[in-house]
Amino acid sequence: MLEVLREHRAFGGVQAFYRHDSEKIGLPMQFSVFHPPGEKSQMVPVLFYLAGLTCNEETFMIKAGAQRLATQYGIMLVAPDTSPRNTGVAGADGDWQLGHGAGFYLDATEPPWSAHFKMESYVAIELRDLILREFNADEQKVGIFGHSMGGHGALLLALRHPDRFRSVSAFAPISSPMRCPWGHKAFSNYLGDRMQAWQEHDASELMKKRNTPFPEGILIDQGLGDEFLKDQLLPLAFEQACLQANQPLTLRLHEGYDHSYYFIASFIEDHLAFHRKILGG
Ligand SMILES: N[C@@H](CCC(=O)N[C@@H](CS)C(=O)NCC(=O)O)C(=O)O
Repeated sequence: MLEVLREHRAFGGVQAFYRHDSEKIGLPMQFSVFHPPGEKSQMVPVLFYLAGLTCNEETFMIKAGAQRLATQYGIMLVAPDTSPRNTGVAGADGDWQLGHGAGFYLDATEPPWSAHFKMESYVAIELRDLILREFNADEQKVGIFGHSMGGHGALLLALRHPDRFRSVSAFAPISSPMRCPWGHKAFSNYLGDRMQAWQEHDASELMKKRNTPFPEGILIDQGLGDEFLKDQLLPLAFEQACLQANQPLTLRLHEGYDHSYYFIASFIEDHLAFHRKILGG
């Protein structure tokens, strides 16, 4: 059952927050939806946004300034939480890079994480299906984007489920998690030490094995003043993989912009326009 937590009228549409009992996670999960006014009269495209470390289902809706544009472009926006919460797993609290708030959009295979940390199946299957069932969203017009850990999530889920997401873009994504400290910590805890499992959850490694998976292109924005750019994000690894896979990529590097939502808000319109163009109205 879908519980409505809050609804706010915004830009002619409704900003809503929901809770439900997730089958995949085995615990209650919360997510947010911006319903554009156009949804009342026709099926609309839907865009899933995956947030980064320390964020939750509310961060994007508060900080990105996306609702006015979503009304203008007639797109529904959905933002899940970044991990299961209140799992009782030892070590899940107290480290912002692991556990609560740091689910990395994968299905953990290693105990104790494997009991609840199933964010890949949660987002790509359960939540996507729930949104299509409950709301006036068009199954043929589903896109995904995200920031940082959520940028990794967007690229990962799009590459692993190309039948479920037609368009993909990212802000400052962790582009090759198996090659950076954040990814090392997450993968060793959630996936164990098998190199093959790491490769199967690394967007750059996955891309190398594909042939033009998204022929209409991928958009990535990256700030050159981003404090995490050098050690954690590695966009050039993804660019190289796209070259190898014949994948059109627009990688825009922006002088002076950092990792924050001020950067995201500055370029959010281009992302909505990018997805709207691929998905159609
Ligand atoms: N807590 C970390 C920063 C974490 C961080 O920058 N998180 C990004 C995603 S990786 C974010 O979106 N934070 C929420 C915000 O800026 O509102 C620190 O203090 O260095």
